[in-house]
Amino acid sequence: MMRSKDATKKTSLKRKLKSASSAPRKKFKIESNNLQDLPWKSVTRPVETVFGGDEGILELEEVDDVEVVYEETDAGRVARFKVPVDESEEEDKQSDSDESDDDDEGSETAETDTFDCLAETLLPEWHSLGLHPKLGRALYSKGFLTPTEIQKEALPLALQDRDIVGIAQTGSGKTLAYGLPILNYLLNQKKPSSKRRRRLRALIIAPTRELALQVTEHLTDILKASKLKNDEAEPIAPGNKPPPHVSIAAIVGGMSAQKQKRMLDRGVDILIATPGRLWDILDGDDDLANEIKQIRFLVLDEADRMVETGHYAELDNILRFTLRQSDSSDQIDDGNAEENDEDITLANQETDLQTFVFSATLSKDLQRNLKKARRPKNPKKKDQPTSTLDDLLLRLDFRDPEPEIVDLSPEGSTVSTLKQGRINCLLGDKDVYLYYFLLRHPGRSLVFLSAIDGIRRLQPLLEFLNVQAFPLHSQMEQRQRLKNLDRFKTIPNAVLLATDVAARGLDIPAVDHVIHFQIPRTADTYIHRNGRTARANREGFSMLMCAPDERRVVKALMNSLGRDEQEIPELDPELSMLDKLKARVQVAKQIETAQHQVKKKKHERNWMKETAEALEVDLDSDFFTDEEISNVEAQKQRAKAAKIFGLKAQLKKMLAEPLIARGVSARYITSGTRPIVEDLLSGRGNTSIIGVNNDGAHSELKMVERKPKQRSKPKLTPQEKAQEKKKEKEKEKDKRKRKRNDVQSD
Ligand SMILES: Nc1ncnc2c1ncn2[C@@H]1O[C@H](COP(=O)(O)OP(=O)(O)OP(=O)(O)O)[C@@H](O)[C@H]1O
Repeated sequence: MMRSKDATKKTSLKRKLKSASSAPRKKFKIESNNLQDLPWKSVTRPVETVFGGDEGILELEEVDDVEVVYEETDAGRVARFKVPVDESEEEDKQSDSDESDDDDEGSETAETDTFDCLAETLLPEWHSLGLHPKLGRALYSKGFLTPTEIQKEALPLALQDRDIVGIAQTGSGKTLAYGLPILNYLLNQKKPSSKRRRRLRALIIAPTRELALQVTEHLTDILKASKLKNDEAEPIAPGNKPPPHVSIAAIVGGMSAQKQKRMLDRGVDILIATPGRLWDILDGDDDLANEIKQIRFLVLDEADRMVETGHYAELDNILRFTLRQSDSSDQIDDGNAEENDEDITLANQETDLQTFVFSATLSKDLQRNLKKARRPKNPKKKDQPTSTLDDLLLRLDFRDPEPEIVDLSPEGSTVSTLKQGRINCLLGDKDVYLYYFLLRHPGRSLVFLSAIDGIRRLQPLLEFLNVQAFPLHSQMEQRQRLKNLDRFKTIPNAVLLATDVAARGLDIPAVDHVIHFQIPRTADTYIHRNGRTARANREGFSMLMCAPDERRVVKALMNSLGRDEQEIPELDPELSMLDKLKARVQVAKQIETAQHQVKKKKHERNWMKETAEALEVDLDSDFFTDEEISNVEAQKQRAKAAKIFGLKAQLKKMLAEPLIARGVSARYITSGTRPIVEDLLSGRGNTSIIGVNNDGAHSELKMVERKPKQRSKPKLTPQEKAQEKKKEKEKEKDKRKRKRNDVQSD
């Protein structure tokens, strides 16, 4: 019997004739009616055929000695497969319980060999790293044909068991730079038995829930892509599922802690966690604490962000479990140490812990400090860490005396495919400019605000203006946060209004624009916000919206990046267009204010009623009678509703009016200073503003003319001064001579 695995996942069957009698000590059993359960084996094909001539078939498998028998059941005639049982194999399996649930190890090896033959040609750069063949298969199927720069630098070191501090620009593939060595290690270990609970091997700590879930998804995806068989094609009955070779789990806040605890109880290999929830669970779970003491890999992803978001204490507590006993006396006391030491015994004697710290931003000072192999027992003032992050990272107990620092951060911390622009406008005009930008430059736009209130105000405003905008901030329920993130990912022209909770690590495919509606407080945040676009060598655009009061902050921000504020070109919107948009925004704001008042009133009334009921008190009958509600209040409500209705109608009319760029004739499409016929034919024309092209936001930038700086004259030495004087005298002499000659010739 043969089957082929192709891109369309179709299964074709062919009966293969082979003498059953040739098999020694062979018994037959009715295995199941599930095709997937049969002992399929890979068919090795000559390398030179590669994929040509196979018409899309990537893998071919065969199964020997399987007979199809039919059984009459209540549901009708059902085909079953009669499979031979090799007794010697059975005995071997009995004696080695670890291998017992290895459902397809034999065929996997054969298939792996097939891919391995091709891997050298298909993925030469990955192949030279010597990763597990399954990872080669996964990278190939994901289309990751070569490692990124950080992967090229970090992987060989990581695979030699070195500790690494990796700094590389946003979107450069840092997750796999630390993820592949972990997966490689685990895949090279024996497949765990279903009877024995697996022990935690790798702990990855990430600052935000979304980032932790994204890392989980990324690594799970690689594992899925590494699978040799298409498990989904024919689902295995529940209970029969073999344990995975590598199991990954995430524990983050905002989701059921009970469920996460149950998951941990079952045992996982790789745990990806946010510090807050991990510490909550660890606090009452000695088993997990003991497992963390024995881990093989510790990863801090976006370490600097963890300090910023106030997770310092939790992270510090968690990291204490990874310290070696002998190092405990070296710890820098922060005052919290005493209370924590009671519950934490520093018992980790394992010396093979490998530590990876990754971020797009880590200061040079910190990198230098990390290089110091051992901290002094009583650090002198000058040796003491200067920031919370320094402090935290210096507490890490690197087993490597010289952790390798791989710093690939670009000059000025700017990704080369990122274009930057700015809009200088009044604070009160930011809404209009934002609306203009979103209409003028369609695409997926991530708008950053520093305060949640701003998001609550902007979101309905944009919705009234027919712009699809989703909020994302820390006061939202986790489920809603993920839902909004998903919607933003799937809608190509959507807007995500986010606080800096989304600034780090989130890998959202094809974000076209990052807009700093409010200026970031630090240069690192600016870099990380920008890093949500222009990822993995794609083009991206970032725009600073700068009010007069914010100029100083922007200047300081740019200075700390070693750049001049004036280097960032300004966007050049058409003023007449802005006037039209301003009128729309004003009406939308009026609707928003009126609706907000109605909601507030309703909320207050409900709150008073509920409170009165809870306290079993009658509301003052003069103040709140049904009659009053039905008369005065109802009248007010009706008036408000009518006002909102009127405003909505007005806005609808305004939104229906086409926006036409200056110099364009919508009636005569081939005339005017900007004929639009070509845009219409090419499909490049903007659908919201007639007469402009969708050429990308950078096409609208204008360079601000910069006056060259006046250079002060360098000071001259007395000798130089004398020489200068001499030269001037000679020049004068020459001049006079020429004059005399001119007069004579006249
Ligand atoms: N070798 C590769 N070839 C092509 N794409 C890759 C490769 N490695 C990773 N990627 C893809 O690049 C994108 C960015 O990767 P990742 O999220 O790991 O970046 P990052 O450096 O961690 O970014 P950030 O600093 O913002 O967290 C992902 O979509 C990932 O799938």
